Amino acid sequence: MVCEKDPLVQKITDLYDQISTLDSLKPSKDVNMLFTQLVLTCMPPTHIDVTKLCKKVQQMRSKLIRLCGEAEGLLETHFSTILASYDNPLHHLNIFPYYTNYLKLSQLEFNILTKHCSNVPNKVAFVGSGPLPLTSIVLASFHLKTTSFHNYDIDPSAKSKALRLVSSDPDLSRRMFFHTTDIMDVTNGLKEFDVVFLAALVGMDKDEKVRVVEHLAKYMNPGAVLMLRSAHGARGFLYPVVDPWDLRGFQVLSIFHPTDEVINSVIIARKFPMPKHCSAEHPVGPMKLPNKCFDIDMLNPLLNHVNLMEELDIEDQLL
Ligand SMILES: C[S@@+](CC[C@H](N)C(=O)[O-])C[C@H]1O[C@@H](n2cnc3c(N)ncnc32)[C@H](O)[C@@H]1O
Repeated sequence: MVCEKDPLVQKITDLYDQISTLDSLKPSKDVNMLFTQLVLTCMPPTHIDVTKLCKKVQQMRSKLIRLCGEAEGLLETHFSTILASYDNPLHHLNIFPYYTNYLKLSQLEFNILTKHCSNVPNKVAFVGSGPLPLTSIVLASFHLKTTSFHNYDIDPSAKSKALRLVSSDPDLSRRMFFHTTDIMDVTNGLKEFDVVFLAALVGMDKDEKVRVVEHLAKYMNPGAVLMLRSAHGARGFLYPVVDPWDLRGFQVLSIFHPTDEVINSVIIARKFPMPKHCSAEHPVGPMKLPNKCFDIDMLNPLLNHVNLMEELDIEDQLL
């Protein structure tokens, strides 16, 4: 059990105390400084397993994740608004402080996707795209250049802000679509997608995340791929952690835990064909995976900035 006496937890708690008393989480010198310190504190590999926190620290973690999510949304809105003032917003994406992180995360996700899927997806859904849909923009611009992207966000302001960014680009404006809706209200439309990306901030705690995943399992096409973002170690204080056994209805193919400045872990899973003895209402849990030993998967040597990835063997989940 990890409790508040742990030095790392004490440092995170101290930052939480300062962040939670800020008047606003809109970008400012103080907000930027505190969140930079928080990310640098949580980034290094650590012994901490956030599933083994004492109650008090777990409660702090839940609140901290929500504060991080709110700040991320405000940061993206802030820079989306600035970018909208340019004639060609997509030519100035590098003004966003975490643009390089998105380039690396999208490259990582593309590498993982192509490692497990031989065909280029025709239609991709991004759930939780936000006012600055960088993942879709980067994937569509550099990796999946013939794929159409349907971006879903519950926030009514996200669609107009995102459209403003892509409308000046003749290619992306034809391939990127935006929908204002709670993903829980999208049902049969989910069947159209070869790949569904689920943003880290959709489902801010375990129960919410599992509800979203179960909804996707119910309506996604059998054989379609789900790409999720999770967190590992102390990075679990910044984002919700997705456990493989939360992914009922999917075969978990692999999990990658970056050890560099790419914060999110990436999970790829495939909705398996509906076995005879189960139905959409009663999906089957994660199935037995190929038994792989601990497997260091060196990605494309051109990506030497993306450190050695840990491809963890997933415990067989008995139904
Ligand atoms: C801040 S963005 C981060 C995604 C980031 N822009 C990217 O490209 O990876 C996360 C978004 O998820 C959206 N969101 C949260 N819950 C959702 C839900 N149930 N359905 C659709 N969107 C949701 C929020 O409104 C927020 O805009």
